[in-house]
Amino acid sequence: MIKEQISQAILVSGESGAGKTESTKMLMQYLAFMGGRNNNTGERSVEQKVLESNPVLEAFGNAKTVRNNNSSRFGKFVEIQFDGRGRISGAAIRTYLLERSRVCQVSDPERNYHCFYMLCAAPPEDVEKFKVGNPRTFHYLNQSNCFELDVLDDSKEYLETKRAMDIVGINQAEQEAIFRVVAAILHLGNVEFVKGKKTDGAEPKDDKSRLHLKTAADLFMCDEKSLEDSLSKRVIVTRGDRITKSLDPATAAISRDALAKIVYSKLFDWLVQKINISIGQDPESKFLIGVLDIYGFESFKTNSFEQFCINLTNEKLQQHFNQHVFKMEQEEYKKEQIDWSYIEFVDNQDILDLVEKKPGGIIALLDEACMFPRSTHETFAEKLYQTFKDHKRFVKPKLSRTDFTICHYAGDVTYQTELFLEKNKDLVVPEHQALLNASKCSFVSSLFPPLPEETSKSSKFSSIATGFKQQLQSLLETLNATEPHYVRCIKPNNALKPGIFENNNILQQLRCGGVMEAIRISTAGFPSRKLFREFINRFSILAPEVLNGSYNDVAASKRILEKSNLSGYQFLHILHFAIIASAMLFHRLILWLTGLLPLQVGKTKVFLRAGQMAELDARRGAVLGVSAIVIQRKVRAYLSRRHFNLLRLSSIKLQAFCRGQAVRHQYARMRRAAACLNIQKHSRKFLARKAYKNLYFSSVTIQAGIRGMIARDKLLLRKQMRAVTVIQSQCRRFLASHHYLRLKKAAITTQCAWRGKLARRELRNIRMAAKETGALLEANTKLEKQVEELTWELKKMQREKELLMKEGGGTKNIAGQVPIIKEVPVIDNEFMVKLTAENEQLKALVTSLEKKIEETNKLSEERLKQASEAEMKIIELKTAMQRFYPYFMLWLEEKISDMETEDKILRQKALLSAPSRKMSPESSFASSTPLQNGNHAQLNSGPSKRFGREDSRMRRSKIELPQV
Ligand SMILES: Nc1ncnc2c1ncn2[C@@H]1O[C@H](COP(=O)(O)OP(=O)(O)OP(=O)(O)O)[C@@H](O)[C@H]1O
Repeated sequence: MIKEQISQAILVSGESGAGKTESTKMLMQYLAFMGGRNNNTGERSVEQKVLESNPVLEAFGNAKTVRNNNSSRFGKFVEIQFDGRGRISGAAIRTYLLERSRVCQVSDPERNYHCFYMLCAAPPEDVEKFKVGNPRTFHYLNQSNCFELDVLDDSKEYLETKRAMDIVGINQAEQEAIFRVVAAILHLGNVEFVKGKKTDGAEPKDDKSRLHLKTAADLFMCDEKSLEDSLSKRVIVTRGDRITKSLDPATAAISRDALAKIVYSKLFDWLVQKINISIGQDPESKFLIGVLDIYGFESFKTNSFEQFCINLTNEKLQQHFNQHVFKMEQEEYKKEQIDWSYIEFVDNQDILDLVEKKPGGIIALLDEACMFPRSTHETFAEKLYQTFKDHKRFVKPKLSRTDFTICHYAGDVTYQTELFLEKNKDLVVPEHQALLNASKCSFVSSLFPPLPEETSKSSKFSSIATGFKQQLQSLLETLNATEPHYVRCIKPNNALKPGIFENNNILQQLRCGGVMEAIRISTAGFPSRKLFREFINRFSILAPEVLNGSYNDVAASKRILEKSNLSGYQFLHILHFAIIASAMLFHRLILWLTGLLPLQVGKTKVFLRAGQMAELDARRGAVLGVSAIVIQRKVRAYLSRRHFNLLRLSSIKLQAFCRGQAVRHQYARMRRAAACLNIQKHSRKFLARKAYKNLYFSSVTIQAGIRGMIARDKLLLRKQMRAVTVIQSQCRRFLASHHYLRLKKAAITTQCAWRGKLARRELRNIRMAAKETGALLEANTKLEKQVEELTWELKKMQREKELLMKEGGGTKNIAGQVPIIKEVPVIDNEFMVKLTAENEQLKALVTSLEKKIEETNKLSEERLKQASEAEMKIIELKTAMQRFYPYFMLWLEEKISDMETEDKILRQKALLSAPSRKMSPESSFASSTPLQNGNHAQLNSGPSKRFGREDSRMRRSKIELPQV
């Protein structure tokens, strides 16, 4: 197909049981394999669907016959569509002439269609649902005694069919409806009619029949009464009137069978249509390969309308074969002006004319007979006898009045005309149509869609034979558009057993199938031909010189043939001249010899005998083989060289890479070793440095510690020495001071005692004088008052002096200046004036003392300020001390401890200085009496001066004390 760019057809023929269907399946599998596409979608491909539709078609279209346990009772043309690249793009199944009569009529030992038995063997729930049971109880099945098949398990097949239905897209509801229809047909067959008691019309025979009628109506989902009426009555429409006519029981039974047949036929057509929809057709397809599996030639004891149609099909196919193999061949020989002798063959055109000529053919007469209501098969047979009495292909059997014999190409077949008229009528009874159209089951009503108005009104008859003839015509048109290939299936024996080869039977089949004729023609004719150009293109390889331009097409073709040395080609030339020489004398001899002529060169083509093309192809193949060997050798050498070079290059690259890799590894190892050394070196250096640093810092720390300790010891010693000195000085000072105070106390006590004695003596003298004079008394009183005041002032001054002495040593000098109040006896005014003057002096002294006190206060404030500044400095030092490193801290701590030590010393000094200050007023008194003790002055000036210096430090320490 791809090479020639032309659609192909494979016509599989042979008698029933020869293996057509099996061969078709194998062909389909092959085509599916070759043209199938990779299907990764998980969806089933077209070819898979085609293959998987077989079980459905076989269940409803196959039945057991005498010749075949699984005989296809319909013709099938599977059209596989291909796209431009030769991939399957779609498919369609066309069926031809299902054997309807089998639904109602089965002869022993055949069976009805498989689906009926499958349904009876279905799982119990389905059997109950569809109200079926033992097949022996159904009239349509029990006409034959064959119910089961050894090779077929009906219950398994039922499930298998349902699975196949699923695959081809028949859903559960549709499946149920299909099996309901099948069951209804079975029940319908069990409805028997008898003559009615009240009317002449037919009515169900008994309750059993009624029950089946009801069950059938239930399964069809239609009204029971309507069903009964549709079977037993007919409505005749006259001009404006509708007359209901009751049918007699026999006609009612025929009506029943007609209903069963039409329902089954419609069901089968629906299945085919559904499968086609599921498979999907490709309107854009470029090529097709059709596989025709059609019933073979049939000749039984009793041959009816079906055999007539089947044999017509075979005649048509034989004619197609003849046309291709003989007629067209010989026409071409003529056109090409080659030497040939006419090949005799049995042309069946006259048989086809006999059957299908219009008007006047058997089918035309049959249709005519069917259209006349009064026609019977006898009248029809009579008409045939009259019309074809002189036809060489038509024979009237001597012993029969209604049969006729047709001399088919495959043999004579005698047909019984009894049921011809009835079977040819493709009339859907309007009552049946109306009944089932009104069914509540949508599936059933869809099988009988409402007819167009005109069709339903007119009782125009439709002929099955004519319809079939048209179908065949259409099929042949399709086949004519393709390149045909014929497959003849031969049945080895009638026993349906392996290993048995019945020679006569096989010979008969070969004759019937036209195989013998075909072989004869093949040997006599030139089955292979090619245009010069194609021939040269194909076979120039056998004589390459023809391509050098010096040969024309004919010469080139002849040269190729010469060189190819085909058997007898040389002989052809000699013979050719011999024939011409012997002219036409020995025609038969020439025919025979021509038959031996190996090949012919025509005007545009080269004609070859059977097998010669194969021989040429074999030679070409041999040359191509040799060339291929040379090419292969060269190519292999080239490939080997390339492979070797590639290997060499690869190995060099590999070696280089490996070496590089090894060196890289070595280099990496070296780098690692160097890095190790480096790391070791650095780590050792680091460790050594760390150890050295540790040692260094430790020694520095120890040194610092030792040095600090020595320094501290020295400092401590120095401090101790200083403290010792201070203590010694203080002790000495204390002892001197103590001695001085005791002396001073003793002197004062002595002075007071003396002065008291003197004053009392004076007082006594004054009192004595006062007594002498009154004036003196008054003066005496005044003087007493003055004495008291002076005493009071003296006490006051003493207190102030004490206070001043407490405040500062500077007052000592002042104290020294204070005059000693002497108890002066009040003698006169001069003395008073003198006292007053002294008083004034004392007042001035007090004023100057107050000034000094103020100055002292100011000084003390300044020192307080200095002390607070020192305190601030200490705080700052402490803060800084916290920041600096520990060694500095240590230094600071040392400093602080030093200061603390100093502070302690100062405090001690301060404590020691306190009695000296207390002693100051007394010292002033002592100074006021410089004459009594020279040591006093020394004591007063030495330590007190030093302590004056120490005093500020001491005070500072007192302020600092709470801070430390
Ligand atoms: N190639 C084969 N190898 C083995 N058995 C085969 C082969 N072909 C056919 N058969 C057997 O023959 C039987 C009939 O074959 P098949 O149904 O293909 O015949 P058929 O020519 O299609 O008959 P019919 O015209 O009645 O349908 C098959 O059921 C099978 O048992």
